[in-house]
Amino acid sequence: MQNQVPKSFSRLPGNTKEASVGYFDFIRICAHTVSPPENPLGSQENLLPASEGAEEGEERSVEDDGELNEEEVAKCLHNLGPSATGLEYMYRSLSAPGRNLTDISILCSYIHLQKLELPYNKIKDLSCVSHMPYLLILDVSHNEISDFFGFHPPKNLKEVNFSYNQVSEMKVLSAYFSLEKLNVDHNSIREIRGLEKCARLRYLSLAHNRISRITGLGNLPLKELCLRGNFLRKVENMDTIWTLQTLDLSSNKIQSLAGLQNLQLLGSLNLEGNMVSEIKEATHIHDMPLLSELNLLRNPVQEQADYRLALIFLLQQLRTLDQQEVSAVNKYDPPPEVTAARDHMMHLVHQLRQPQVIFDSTLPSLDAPYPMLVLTGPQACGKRELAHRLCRDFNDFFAYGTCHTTRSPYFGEEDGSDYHFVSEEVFQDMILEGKFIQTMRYGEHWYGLSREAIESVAREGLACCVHMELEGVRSLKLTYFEPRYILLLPMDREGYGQRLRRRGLYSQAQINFALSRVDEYVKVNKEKPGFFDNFIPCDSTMEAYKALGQVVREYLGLEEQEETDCSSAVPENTSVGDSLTDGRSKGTQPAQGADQTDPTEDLRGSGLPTEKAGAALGGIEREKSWSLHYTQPLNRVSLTAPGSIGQQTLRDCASSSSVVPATGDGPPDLNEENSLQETPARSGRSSPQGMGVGLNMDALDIPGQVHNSDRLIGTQDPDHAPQTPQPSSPGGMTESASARPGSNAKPILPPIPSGRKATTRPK
Ligand SMILES: Nc1ncnc2c1ncn2[C@@H]1O[C@H](COP(=O)(O)OP(=O)(O)OP(=O)(O)O)[C@@H](O)[C@H]1O
Repeated sequence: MQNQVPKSFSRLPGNTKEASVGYFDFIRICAHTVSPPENPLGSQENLLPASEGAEEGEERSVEDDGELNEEEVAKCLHNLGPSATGLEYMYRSLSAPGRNLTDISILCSYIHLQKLELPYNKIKDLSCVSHMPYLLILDVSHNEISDFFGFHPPKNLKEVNFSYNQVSEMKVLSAYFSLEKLNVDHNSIREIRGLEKCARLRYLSLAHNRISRITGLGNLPLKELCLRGNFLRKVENMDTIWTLQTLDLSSNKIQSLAGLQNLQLLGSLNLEGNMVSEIKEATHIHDMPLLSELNLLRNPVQEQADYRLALIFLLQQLRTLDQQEVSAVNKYDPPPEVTAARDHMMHLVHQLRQPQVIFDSTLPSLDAPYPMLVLTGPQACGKRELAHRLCRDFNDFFAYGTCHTTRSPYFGEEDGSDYHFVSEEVFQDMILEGKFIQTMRYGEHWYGLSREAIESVAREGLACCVHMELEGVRSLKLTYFEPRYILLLPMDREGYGQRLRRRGLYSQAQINFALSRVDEYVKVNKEKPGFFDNFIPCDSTMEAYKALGQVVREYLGLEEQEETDCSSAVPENTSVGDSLTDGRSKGTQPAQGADQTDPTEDLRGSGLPTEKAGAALGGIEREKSWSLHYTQPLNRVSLTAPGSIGQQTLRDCASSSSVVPATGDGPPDLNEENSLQETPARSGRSSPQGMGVGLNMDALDIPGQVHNSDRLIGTQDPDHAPQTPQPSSPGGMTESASARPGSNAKPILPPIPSGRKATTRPK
């Protein structure tokens, strides 16, 4: 056929048209050398039909009979340049969109064409293409072609657009080994086939056909695949096209994401308008490290509670979910919840990779959580000191959970006691070994609570007391531990600033940061009632410790026991100090050798009041029996916490309670001991509200200060009823054990397993 090429081709650049037109016409044609805009998979959007696109009178001279003639060809040629052989100058492109063409046989003579664009015509026959051995790009979209590749293959053909035609069957394209892009959208194809030999095919689009199964893709090196708008019900046979980066399966009937998991290079996945209904389907694409874009719009899964959060949590590599940006926030400025979730997930994953053992902290009951107390608040608010004192004074109940840090010890700090001071390298190794429950980076350094820190305390049969920043609390709340969280907050900002400066350890920037953290705590407390179980102002360590002692006694149920026993014996003016003294008689012995200047000294009193001796003895007896009770392994489920026993009995003697009421009209003053007895009795619940929460809160804008205690523990605010613990029986532990981790639904600490095994009582 190429023999038929007119001789004039060798005389003039271009073709016979140029030979027959004048010089000025030639110049005019040469001016049309700008190619139409590129469109990889379908250029029809830019090449509107003649009736819609072109301006009046311009390039619209559609031949009535639909035959392309020389004059028309001359107008449509462009892109003058060296021919494929390099021997001549030729027009290498022809664009004739929207001309109602039916007969393009004239193009048999245009053998040097490298790009042929004929969209929006009425072409059925493409046999002329057989005469274009150098053709690279063919766009015959929006025509009436039913014969798929109905021509002899130009061996270098790279891009073909057959979209919007009448093709119902694909044929074997073994000769098209140079094909890189193929668009057959909007045809009637039922089966993908014949592509096996297209070893360079990178882009394949078969949108809006009638394909019901994914087949025939073999080992194609596809980067982009579009099967939008077909009848697919499942993802299959895609394991081998692991090169895929963009996959569009929208508008099908797919229910599961199974079958996608091997597409490790996938970056964008469009599943809009399918039938995915379960969040857990995301686990199939969980391990795709490069997946940054996912579209699940118009799927039933959108109805699931927390759909978006769950997806973002499961697929943390995402930058866009359902066409909304997520990654910019999550990756570069993650919200605290995301940071906590990541921290938790990281430690969980590392821990799961270790040999699994049964932990002491999961005993003695599988139903009751291990008792933990967490003191939280901004840096240098005194949490650590308070935690140490508490563990000394209540050493039959608590021991200090020593965290790890990468900061170096300050003067006087002891390795293993204040922190385990370790290098960054050791810390990171510990993370990988799954040793931490939570970690956080504060300033330049890492801090982390190891499982062993808790276990070593649990092995002693004691509850673990730790201190940490807000981020640590957020992360810990995601674990199965259910600690009581006590917020310690300086109310006097200036005093707090001075305290930080006095330490001489911090730069001005660090001080400013610590001060700003106060607002963060206040904000969380305001926005999330019940997030903290108690709030204790900590401007004065002595006052804070008083309040803390009271709260802890309530958590332990010690207060109530006392009241049960001594409802008639307690003198009316029994003070906080008296209570603590009594607590000691029942196991809250202050450690011997405690600092004489210990500000809690005045609380301890000089001994057990004679009136209380009987009550104290009774308390000791009960403690023994509880201890026995808790160590009965077969009775785990029916464990009864000391606190809950106290609760029960407290109801009977509510009128003699010395605890601050939950609904006072104003904050009771701890310094006025009498104010405590004068307050009306509570309703009988042993809730942790009390001393600390009732202190003067005027200095800080803590919302609802007067009733803050209620808000903090979520007992009085009807709006937050779900978080309100409502123990209905002494065995309330079992009830609350089913509560969501971190919901703090329990008013008292879970039972402390068996008491200190080797008591270190002061001699
Ligand atoms: N595992 C942890 N997770 C989160 N925060 C932690 C952890 N361990 C310690 N922190 C907190 O990191 C912050 C910095 O610790 P640092 O030891 O420098 O402060 P601090 O002087 O002990 O503060 P404070 O006196 O309030 O305990 C403190 O607020 C501390 O409570």
